[in-house]
This record gives sequence, C-alpha cells and structure tokens, in this order.
Amino acid sequence: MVKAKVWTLRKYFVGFPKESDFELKEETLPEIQNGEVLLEAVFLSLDPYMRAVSSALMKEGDVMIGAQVAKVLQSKNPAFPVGCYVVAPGGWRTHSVTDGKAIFSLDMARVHPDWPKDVPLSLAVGALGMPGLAALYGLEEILQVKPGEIVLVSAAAGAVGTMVGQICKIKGCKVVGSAGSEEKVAYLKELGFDYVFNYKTITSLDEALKQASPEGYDCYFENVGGAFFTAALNQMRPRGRIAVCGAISLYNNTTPQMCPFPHMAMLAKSIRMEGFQVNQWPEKDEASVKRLLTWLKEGRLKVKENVTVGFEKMPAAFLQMLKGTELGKAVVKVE
Ligand SMILES: NC(=O)C1=CN([C@@H]2O[C@H](COP(=O)(O)OP(=O)(O)OC[C@H]3O[C@@H](n4cnc5c(N)ncnc54)[C@H](OP(=O)(O)O)[C@@H]3O)[C@@H](O)[C@H]2O)C=CC1
Ligand SMILES: O=C(O)CCC[C@H](O)\C=C/C=C/C=C/C(=O)C/C=C\CCCCCO
Repeated sequence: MVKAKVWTLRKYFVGFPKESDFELKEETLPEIQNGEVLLEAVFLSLDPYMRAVSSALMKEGDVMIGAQVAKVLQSKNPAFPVGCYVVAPGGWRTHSVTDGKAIFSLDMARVHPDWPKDVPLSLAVGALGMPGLAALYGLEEILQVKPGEIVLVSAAAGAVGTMVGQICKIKGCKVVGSAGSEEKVAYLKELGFDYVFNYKTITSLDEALKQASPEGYDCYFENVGGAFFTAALNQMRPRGRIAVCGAISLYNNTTPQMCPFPHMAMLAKSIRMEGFQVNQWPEKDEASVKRLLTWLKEGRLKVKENVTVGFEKMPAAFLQMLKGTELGKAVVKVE
C-alpha cells in the first residue's frame, strides 16, 4: 500500500490564513480502480483561489485543493500511461489516487506532448498552465484587446499579471501595471510594461492612473477588486471593457467590503464588465499552451518562479504567496 503525506484544512481561515489552520497527515491510499491513476507529485502549485474558495468548496479536515505536476506511477486509464507527466487536481498531496476530475476547475491533462526538455515542468502550473491561460483567455475571449488599445492590469507582477502585460505587448497594446514593491515595479519595466506604479507608495490612485494614461483605459484586467476597481472604473474610456479575473484584496475579508455603486459610471460610458474562469474554454487549452510555449521559446515571454523546496513548507509558502512578498509564480518542489 502507498502512503501519502497530505496537508489538510484543520480550521477554516478567519481573515489572513495562519500556519495553524493547516495540519500535516499521512494517508494510506487505496488500490487504483478502472479509470484511475496513482500519481507522485513533483511540483505543487500555490494560488490565491485556494483562499478564495476554501469556505465555499471545502470542509474542515479536507485535503487542501490545488493542482500539481505529477508522474503517473500506476494507471488503469489509457489516456494517462505509466511514466507520463500530468497536471492534476491532486491537491496538497505527495501521492494521490485520482480519476482526474477537479473539485473546482481544471481536470487532469497530460503535460503538452511537445514540452521541450529545457523548459521546467513546473511552468505547467504557471506561465504555461492555469495562470498563463487565465491571462490569455481574459485578453482574447473576454476583453478582445486590439492593437493600440490601452490596457490596465492590477497585481501586475503576479503569475497572471506578468503574462497579461507581456501578451498585451505581443498584441501591440499599451499596458499599465500596478504592483506592491519597487522590485516588482522594476521587473515589470524590464518585461516591457509601458508604465508601472507602486500602489503602496503613491498618494492618490486616481492621480497615478491619470498620470499613467491621461486618455484613460480601453480595458481593465481586474485581479484585485476593492478601491482599485472603483478608481479604474472612473478612468475607463467609452465602450471600455473590464475582465474580472479575481479580487485578491477581498479574499481575506471577514466582513463584505462595500464600494460605490458602479452603475452610473458604467451607464455613462457603456462599459462592459465580465467575470470569467480559466476552465471555460477546455477545447482551446492544448492549442493555447502550445502558443504560450512558442512565445516562450521565441523569447517573447519571460517567466519567473518562486520555488520552495520541501512538501512540509507548503503552508508557509502559501502565506508568503498571499502576502505577495516574493516575485514569481509560487510553486513547491517535492524533494
Ligand atoms: N478567474 C480565474 O480563472 C483565475 C483567477 N485568478 C485570480 O487572478 C488574481 C492573480 O492571481 P495570481 O497572479 O495567480 O496571484 P499571485 O499570487 O501570483 O499574485 C497575487 C498578487 O496580488 C497582490 N496582492 C495580494 N494581496 C493584495 C491586496 N490586498 N491588494 C492588492 N494586491 C494584492 C500581491 O502583489 P502586490 O501586492 O505586490 O501587487 C500578490 O503577489 C487573483 O485574484 C486570482 O484569484 C488566477 C487564476 C485563474
Ligand atoms: O480540485 C481542483 O479543482 C484544483 C484544481 C484547480 C486548478 O488549478 C485551476 C483553476 C483555478 C482557477 C482559479 C480561479 C480564481 O482564482 C478565481 C477566484 C475566485 C473564484 C471564486 C469562486 C467561488 C466559488 O464558490
């Protein structure tokens, strides 16, 4: 019998998560049944949605949800032969038995067959996986950005935001980003953002947005919510579009955050605002990953990861990701 180490949600998060909200356990896994595989995790992804959906989709004591890059050790599913690598919704586990169905979003998929040997497999849960697809779909399917348009993106130095900015430049747009440290601001300028500001040090968000683009914004890629949304909405151009990808500034709230009603601003400028989730276009995923991979190989996409080594460090790495103190997509490498 195979034993797995797992991290469970010991207590629901109240406000900002604490390491004591998690509990490390050991599980004995069942034999695989038809359609199932036995997986060994290689890289585990840490993402803000794990905080956002925890109270809605999990019970105390559940294994934390999440995606991982894993190797197939045993298989009774012809789509996933022994020895192949997959991106699976295995959760915070070192080993898992699964049929590949996700609790929340992306079902199990093989790592792209054309994955080059010199490209880290961890990118399959980062720039060339869920966050990268979220950026691509938000820009193409929701905002339908056109060359010459002006795009604003919040949390711009994050796994999604860095891809949004770079894809905007590939598409011939002007892109403005906000981030919470001078290190991140400098990095985004290296990536080619046209204008970047540190939202923690400016005196006025309205002034910062106006200075970045006096003519306003055609598109806003929303990752943060809260007061940033209100300021961005007020500087949208007529017929502007807002893609609601996330609202990380709200995830730790213990009471609902109120904001000015957006109706008059949306009415006056005929603004379109649409929420989306990355799992809405499964038929496009393989081709989309291939496009992102091509842009990476051409040097048109740059990626940065913040790799924590050791399964036992997952809770600490998760809190660090939510705090946003580090640059790069947060992943944990299982030793
Ligand atoms: N709809 C979908 O399918 C998907 C949605 N998402 C959403 O996209 C957003 C970004 O995700 P991702 O790039 O993976 O996250 P990352 O963890 O890579 O980056 C998130 C960044 O958000 C910033 N942040 C954290 N707290 C706050 C706050 N209170 N106010 C303002 N900024 C804050 C931090 O950077 P800093 O403060 O330095 O700017 C942090 O580094 C999230 O809202 C996430 O839920 C992600 C994937 C798919
Ligand atoms: O078991 C699983 O589903 C884990 C695999 C998930 C996979 O890694 C991919 C998708 C992640 C999508 C992220 C979405 C967001 O960040 C959106 C943020 C909040 C959504 C709130 C939804 C509330 C549900 O009630």
